[in-house]
Amino acid sequence: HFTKSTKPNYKLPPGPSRLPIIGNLLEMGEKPHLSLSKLAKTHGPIMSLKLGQKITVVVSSVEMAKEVLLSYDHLLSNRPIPQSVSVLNHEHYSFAFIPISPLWREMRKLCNTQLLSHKNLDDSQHVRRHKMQELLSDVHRSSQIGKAIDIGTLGFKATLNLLSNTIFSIDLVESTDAAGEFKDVVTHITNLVGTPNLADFFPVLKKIDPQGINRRQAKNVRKVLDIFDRLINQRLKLREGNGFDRKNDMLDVLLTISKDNKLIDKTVIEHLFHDIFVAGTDTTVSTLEWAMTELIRNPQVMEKAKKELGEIVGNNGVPIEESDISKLPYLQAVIKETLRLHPPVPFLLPRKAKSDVDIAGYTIPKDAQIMVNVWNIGRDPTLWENPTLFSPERFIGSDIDVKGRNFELVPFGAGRRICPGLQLANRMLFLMLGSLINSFDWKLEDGMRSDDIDMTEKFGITLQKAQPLKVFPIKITN
Ligand code: HEM
Repeated sequence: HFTKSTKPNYKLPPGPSRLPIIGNLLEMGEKPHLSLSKLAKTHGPIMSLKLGQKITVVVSSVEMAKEVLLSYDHLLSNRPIPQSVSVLNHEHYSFAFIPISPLWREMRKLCNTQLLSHKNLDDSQHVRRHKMQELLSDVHRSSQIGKAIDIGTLGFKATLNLLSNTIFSIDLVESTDAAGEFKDVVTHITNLVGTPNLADFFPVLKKIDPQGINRRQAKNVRKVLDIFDRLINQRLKLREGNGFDRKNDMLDVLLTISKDNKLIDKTVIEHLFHDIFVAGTDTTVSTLEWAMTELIRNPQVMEKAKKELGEIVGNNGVPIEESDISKLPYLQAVIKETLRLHPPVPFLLPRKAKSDVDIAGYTIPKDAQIMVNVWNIGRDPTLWENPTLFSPERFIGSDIDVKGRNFELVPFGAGRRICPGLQLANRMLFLMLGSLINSFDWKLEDGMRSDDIDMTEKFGITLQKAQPLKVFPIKITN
């Protein structure tokens, strides 16, 4: 609940004028990344809006992003919890939404040291190598029968299985159909989190659930938690048996830890997996789809990326290894350039002020929500030459990376809440994108030119390509 400050020099950041009751809700529109970027042109890099009863501060420049994510990170690291997350007790366990607390710290520590560190990921890379071979076989089959591939669907199956093998050493989906079903649940979950919910803007409506969002979300979250519950029970049974072959995957590590860690139990593990899958799939797949789209629209970039792969990995069917990543600066630049123009989480996950915070002569009031418009920063003409041009060359010889140190490029956020899956996301993207372009040429439907590709964006909490990219693979023969 918003409490008015008593400070004498209290001054909210500037912003558009507000209508009674609804405030600036109508100004958000269907593409808030565009409308808020436009508003920032008038009101400046730190502005305030009132969304129903919720004070929202939007920052849109590299300097302001640095203030929020670095200088005042310690006061701005909690998150507003949307109603759509408050189902089945998820709000008490969700790694992505709970406030900074002993449980959050424990999960963060586990991710950094036991689950998602470079060392853990190096140890589990064999499972991902195996999955990539399957991805290539799938594509090969389509190329033999001249079938177009929907990159989003293909990427979703691959990402789910890359994640599920890293976590539980099994495929979560065997067939593309099953991937489709899981994709639907995950997409429904993110869409509902992204749907403007009147109950978030007017807390009095909480109990009424006016759009039925909670009711629908509870069903989706239930489905996902049930899947993990079954998997965990199976593993617990296996672990009881004699001669159990320890997998040393994330699940085993967590179950072992849960034996003498008071904070980590089976419920926490289920909710953690929920968040890893929801946060990790749509984001990664959307980046893959945009990257492929940009490569197809920019054939000279595609050529260069293929050439680099050919020289370093060889293009006679040799699989790409995660250890090749550092030797492929151009492919790295392609991924950075994709994340600059198409950040999958265009406002990061909103933060919430723990107390009043003064930035640039204005006060962000306690409990206000803060959004960082990384989409706008990625296209800021004062930071980037020809900002709308897809040009990975801009990163060659530059030391800008996506790890939260360079505030002009923070698609994974920064500070305490920076995406814990960053390393894994990068590895998965490299493997998928590199493998797809190193083993195949890609062409559009007959008669379609690359300029015809529909680049419309669809805004949820993630920014997706509205029209799926469908392309034909052609096996490269040497
Ligand atoms: C290209 C892919 C991805 C992008 C762009 C992305 C982006 C983000 C962003 C912007 C945040 C919020 C950061 C902040 O508040 O400063 C975040 C949080 C998070 N991400 Fe990712 N992510 C990606 C992939 C992944 C993957 C693969 C995983 C899991 C393995 C993952 C798990 C999480 C979790 C659990 C959080 C919440 C952390 C917290 O609140 O403490 N993400 N991600």
